[in-house]
Amino acid sequence: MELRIGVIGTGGIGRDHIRRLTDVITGAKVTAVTDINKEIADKAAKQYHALSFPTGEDLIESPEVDAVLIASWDPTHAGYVLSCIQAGKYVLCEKPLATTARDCLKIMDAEMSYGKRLVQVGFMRRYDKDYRAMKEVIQSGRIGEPLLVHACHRNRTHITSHSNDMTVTNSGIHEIDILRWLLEEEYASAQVLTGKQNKNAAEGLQDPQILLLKTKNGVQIGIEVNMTSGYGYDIQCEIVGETGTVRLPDPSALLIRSEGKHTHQIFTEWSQRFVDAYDNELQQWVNDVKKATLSGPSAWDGYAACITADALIRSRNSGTSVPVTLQRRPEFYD
Ligand SMILES: NC(=O)c1ccc[n+]([C@@H]2O[C@H](COP(=O)([O-])OP(=O)(O)OC[C@H]3O[C@@H](n4cnc5c(N)ncnc54)[C@H](O)[C@@H]3O)[C@@H](O)[C@H]2O)c1
Ligand SMILES: O[C@H]1[C@H](O)[C@@H](O)[C@H](O)[C@@H](O)[C@H]1O
Repeated sequence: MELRIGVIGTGGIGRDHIRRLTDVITGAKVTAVTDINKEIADKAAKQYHALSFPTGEDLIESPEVDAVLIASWDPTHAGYVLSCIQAGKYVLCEKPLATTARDCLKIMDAEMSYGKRLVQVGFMRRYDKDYRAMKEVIQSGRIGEPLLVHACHRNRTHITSHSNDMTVTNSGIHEIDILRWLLEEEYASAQVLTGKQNKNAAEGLQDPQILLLKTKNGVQIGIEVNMTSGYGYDIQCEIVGETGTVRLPDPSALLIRSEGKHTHQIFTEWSQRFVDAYDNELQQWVNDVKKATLSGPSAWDGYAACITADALIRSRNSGTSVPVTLQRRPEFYD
């Protein structure tokens, strides 16, 4: 039986996920969509033979929907996730899980009261083959204990609505999650450094920003988050261990020799760079939901990332390093 999925938010990634669920993933179909922009919801509904619902709540409650994928704007996520839990439906929520730690806690409480995991967060890099290979190298001991991380997250051009905080909560949050997952430990402290401003950045956007994190075991992490690289969407990560290093490769691309040059393409958009990771993420989620056991990033992971993001933002406002303090992890999330 095909899993019937309702998609909330038919903007950029919402439409891409609908295409993926329809054309790439097996065992699922999109039966319902909604968006506050009715025109684009109706267009997607028509294209994919789905129902168009006036609100997210109507979609969540519909008997035509077994599971929900949330791809609307960040501040709308928490409310929809809570409605899904109330309806007893599995939900894959795009990152971030919520924009406040209080909402993340509410979600964990609701899920624990329900009694089983229903929530997965869209930290899709965990499904990228190269990050997975890096994790295997770390775990094999080949580079010794990790000591330092150098990472960078460069978008080609800013999105006009991107705020200073979103550099952390919307973009940097991928780095926060993937490094927790690679290193398998939580952060102890956080700091943001800012310096010379890119004159091409959006008005009012402090760009670039350097996020400094230190894990509980003392691993020092420096992440450049740059919303206006001007040349491409470029994600880099290098872990320095006691006896060696491991580095995320550039995505495989054709190597071209011509006109006296040796070149390869750099993607310009996030949607091109992690296409396989999104496919793997959604296929695994559909398989897991059908088996009624989620294995992907949990509400706890969403909470840990949110608390870390909050600490980074406080540090940028205060100019000092601030502690990252998580509640005790409930056994439910072990
Ligand atoms: N995992 C990833 O790599 C990744 C990539 C892109 C976006 N995202 C996340 O996905 C979400 C959407 O991003 P996007 O780039 O597609 O943005 P977008 O602006 O292109 O699309 C968002 C859509 O949500 C709709 N919307 C807003 N509020 C709504 C509400 N209350 N109910 C229903 N629809 C509503 C908007 O009208 C818009 O069509 C964001 O939370 C973003 O962080 C994740
Ligand atoms: O910086 C961007 C990220 O790299 C993408 O993966 C998306 O999450 C997008 O919303 C962010 O603005």
